[in-house]
Amino acid sequence: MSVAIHIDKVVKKYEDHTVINGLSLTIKPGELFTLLGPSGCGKTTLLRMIIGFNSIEGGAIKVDDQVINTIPVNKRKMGMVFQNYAIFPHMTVEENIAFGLKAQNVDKKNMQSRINEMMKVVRIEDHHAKKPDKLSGGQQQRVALARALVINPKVLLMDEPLSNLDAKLRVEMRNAIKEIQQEVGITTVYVTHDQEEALAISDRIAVMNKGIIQQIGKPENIYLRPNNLFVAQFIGTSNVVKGIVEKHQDGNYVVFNDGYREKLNNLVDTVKVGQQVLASVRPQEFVVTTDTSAIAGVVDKTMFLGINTHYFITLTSGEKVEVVQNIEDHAIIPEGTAVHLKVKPKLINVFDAASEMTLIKAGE
Ligand SMILES: Nc1ncnc2c1ncn2[C@@H]1O[C@H](COP(=O)(O)OP(=O)(O)OP(=O)(O)O)[C@@H](O)[C@H]1O
Repeated sequence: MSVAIHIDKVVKKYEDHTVINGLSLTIKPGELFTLLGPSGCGKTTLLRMIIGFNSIEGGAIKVDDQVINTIPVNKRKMGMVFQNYAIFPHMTVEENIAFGLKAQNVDKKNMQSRINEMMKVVRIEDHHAKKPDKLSGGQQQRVALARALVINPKVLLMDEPLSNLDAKLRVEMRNAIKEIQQEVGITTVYVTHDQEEALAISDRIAVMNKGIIQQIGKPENIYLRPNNLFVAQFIGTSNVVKGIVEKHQDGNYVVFNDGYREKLNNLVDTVKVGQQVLASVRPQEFVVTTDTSAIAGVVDKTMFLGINTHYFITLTSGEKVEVVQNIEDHAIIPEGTAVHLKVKPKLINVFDAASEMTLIKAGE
């Protein structure tokens, strides 16, 4: 049975320096939960508190109903995979995997069948007699994963496990990890600073900044409806353009640069006339138009990428934006061309300029 992890108002201090101050979240049984944030935001610190490498200065971490704050690492029944593999160079694949089991007093026959099963799960059985220096980075990480899983842990923790691999292998391994995790069904906490990796692999993501959770949600929710400007800018590419709220008889509008206004049906009821806002517009949420009342700008750079074309455009306000257009919609626009842009009103996100919190109604 998979377990839940409840993190309740935890505090982490390194001497006088408080890195995490009252953070709470729940990880559901069997899910792949990712802690995502920029370097130094406290993801690794939190992961090490869960496994027990770090002390906890306040609050509680529970596995199901059991508080684990003071339980030593080796009694927590958790497996961990690190960035740098941490497998033993003098041992074969099989011996490396067996290492995890030796401390557990498993009899020889059961031990071998468990190792074989694990090598199959991570698809490394063809290399069972090789030493790590004969394996690729991806294969080494499969061994590390098998060694963490062979003890049947309740929780699997992964700290940037793919960051030492090249780009192609990273994509291959993240698919493999997702598949293996689903097959085994183990509650998994995954740490990365790579937003694409997080989107690809996670059931749910917690976006962190400076020790504080910014948003928790499914990848698509976090991407499509970020809670605040930090999340909008950290996940995917966001253009940020200024606007002002207007209210008309038929609803709320945001007026952008050049007086171009767009009706937005999903703003919260509390928006006020004249309220200054920041709109986050993904590159594909701009539309190049012949309508000269739309936002004006000039194409500084055109980058043809086959499937679509990226344009880097300076608006008359001086704001710089990146716009992506599908080839079939447009002929390629040469650099130096004056263009007009509209936004896709249902997709863009709008934040209060001062608080930087979303002004989109919940559930829209
Ligand atoms: N052992 C330590 N002693 C003192 N400060 C530490 C220690 N470990 C981490 N910190 C500090 O705690 C903060 C969070 O670090 P942490 O390593 O958890 O961040 P991170 O989000 O995992 O970043 P990265 O991806 O760079 O590892 C940083 O300011 C870091 O300097």
